[in-house]
Amino acid sequence: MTLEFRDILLRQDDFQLTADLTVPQGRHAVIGASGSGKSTLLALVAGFLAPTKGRLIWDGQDITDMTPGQRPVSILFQHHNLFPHLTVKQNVGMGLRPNLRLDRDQQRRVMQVLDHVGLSGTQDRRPAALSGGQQSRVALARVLLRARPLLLLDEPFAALGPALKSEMLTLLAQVASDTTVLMVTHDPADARAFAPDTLLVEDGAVHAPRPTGPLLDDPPPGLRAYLG
Ligand SMILES: Nc1ncnc2c1ncn2[C@@H]1O[C@H](COP(=O)(O)OP(=O)(O)OP(=O)(O)O)[C@@H](O)[C@H]1O
Repeated sequence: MTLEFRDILLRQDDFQLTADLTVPQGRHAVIGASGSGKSTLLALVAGFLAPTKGRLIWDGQDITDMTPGQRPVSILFQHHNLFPHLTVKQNVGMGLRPNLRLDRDQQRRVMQVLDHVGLSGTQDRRPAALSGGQQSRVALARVLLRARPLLLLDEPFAALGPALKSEMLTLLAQVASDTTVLMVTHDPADARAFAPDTLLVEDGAVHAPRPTGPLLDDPPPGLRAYLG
C-alpha cells in the first residue's frame, strides 16, 4: 500500500511545504534541518493541516478531505500522552475504545499486545510506577492495538537513552512489519538503524525517498551543515 503526495502545496503564513512523491510500503525516516517542515509534513498526513492545493492518496483512495479520525493513521509523538490516572491496561485499551467499555475479546487483545511489547505483569500499574522505557512501550502498545496501516512517529523515543532507544526501534521494526512508517528523527544513527529509505525535507520541499545509507554518507550541503 502506497502513500502518494500529488502536487501538494501547504501554506502556513510565510512558510510553504511542497510534496510530489510516492512513498512505498516500509519504514522511512524523515530528515531535514530545523524548521524545514518535517512536523508540518506529518501534520498534513495526519489530517491536522489541510493542503492549499494537491491531493493525498492512500492505497488508491483520496484521503485529502478525511478528518484525522477517519484516516488510516496512528501517531506516536515524543510526549506519549499516557493518562496518569489510568492503569497500563486502560491506557492501552483507549486505543480500541476511548470509553474503555471493552468486551472479552478486546480485553484479550489488550493483554496480548502488552505481552508482545514485553509488559506482561504491569497491566494494573499506573504510568508513574513505570520506567521511561516501559512508558514508551505502553504508548507503542496502544498504537499497535489501533492497527492502522500508516504509522507516523515524531522523535518518538528521544527521551530515552541510546541503548533503550535502539531497543525500542528494533521492537518497532518487528511489530510494525506490515505498516508504512514515517519517522521524523534528528539522529542519523536512528535513521540508519531503522529506516531503509529516507525522505529529505529541504526548505519546505519534500524529496522522494532515497536509500538512507548513501544519502547520509554523502548528504547535500544543507543537510551536511545540519548534521555537523
Ligand atoms: N502554526 C504555525 N503557523 C505558521 N508557521 C508555522 C506554524 N508552525 C510552524 N510554522 C513554521 O513552519 C516551518 C516548518 O516548521 P516545522 O515544525 O514543520 O519544522 P520541522 O522541520 O519539524 O522543525 P524542527 O526540526 O525544529 O522541529 C517553520 O518555519 C515554522 O516556523
